[in-house]
Amino acid sequence: MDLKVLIDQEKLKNRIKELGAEITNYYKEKTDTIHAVCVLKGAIHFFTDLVENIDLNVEYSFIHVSSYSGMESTGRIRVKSWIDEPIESKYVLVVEDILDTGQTLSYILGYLNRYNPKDLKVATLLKKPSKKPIVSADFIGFDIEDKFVVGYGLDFDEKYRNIPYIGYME
Ligand SMILES: O=P(O)(O)OC[C@H]1O[C@H](OP(=O)(O)OP(=O)(O)O)[C@H](O)[C@@H]1O
Ligand code: HPA
Ligand SMILES: [Mg+2]
Repeated sequence: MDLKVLIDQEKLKNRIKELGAEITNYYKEKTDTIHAVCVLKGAIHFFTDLVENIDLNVEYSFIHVSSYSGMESTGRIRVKSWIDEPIESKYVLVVEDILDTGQTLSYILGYLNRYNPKDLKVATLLKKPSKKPIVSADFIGFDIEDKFVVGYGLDFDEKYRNIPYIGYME
């Protein structure tokens, strides 16, 4: 299958550097330590690049949830693993790769809120505004058009995750 480039490596790198600075600025008067939650599998590349650009102590958690089959959300969020540390009273930053329908993020935020974090924010690399996601993110890398994108962690049925740029299929 042919892939077209939507966001190349250089653009990803530059924007993630800016996002790291925005995130640092937001927290720096409030706390010296945040707790970042990586939403596996898709956010793995974004997470590792983003945390390197945040000038604070960053604790890590990983959650693994999945709901897509091919290019469609099944609407059922399967939780494969969940945070293994308390986040009560912490500054929590959820790190997602993409906000599409918003169902995944809505589910995650609903549950994380029950642990009473001090503050709960979201960074997403990509957002599809035309899909009108049901929840919003606080830090957004790129607004993109409604194309099914792959690469840099994002997959189509587990393929293309290791492509180093964001591409789309034709
Ligand atoms: O806003 P939504 O419509 O819910 O879509 C966004 C979610 O869907 C994808 O996960 P997926 O279920 O494909 O799991 P994966 O991260 O393991 O690929 C993506 O990584 C987001 O987590
Ligand atoms: O456009 C997408 N690409 C890959 N995974 C996704 N999960 C939601 N939307 C997408
Ligand atoms: Mg996926």
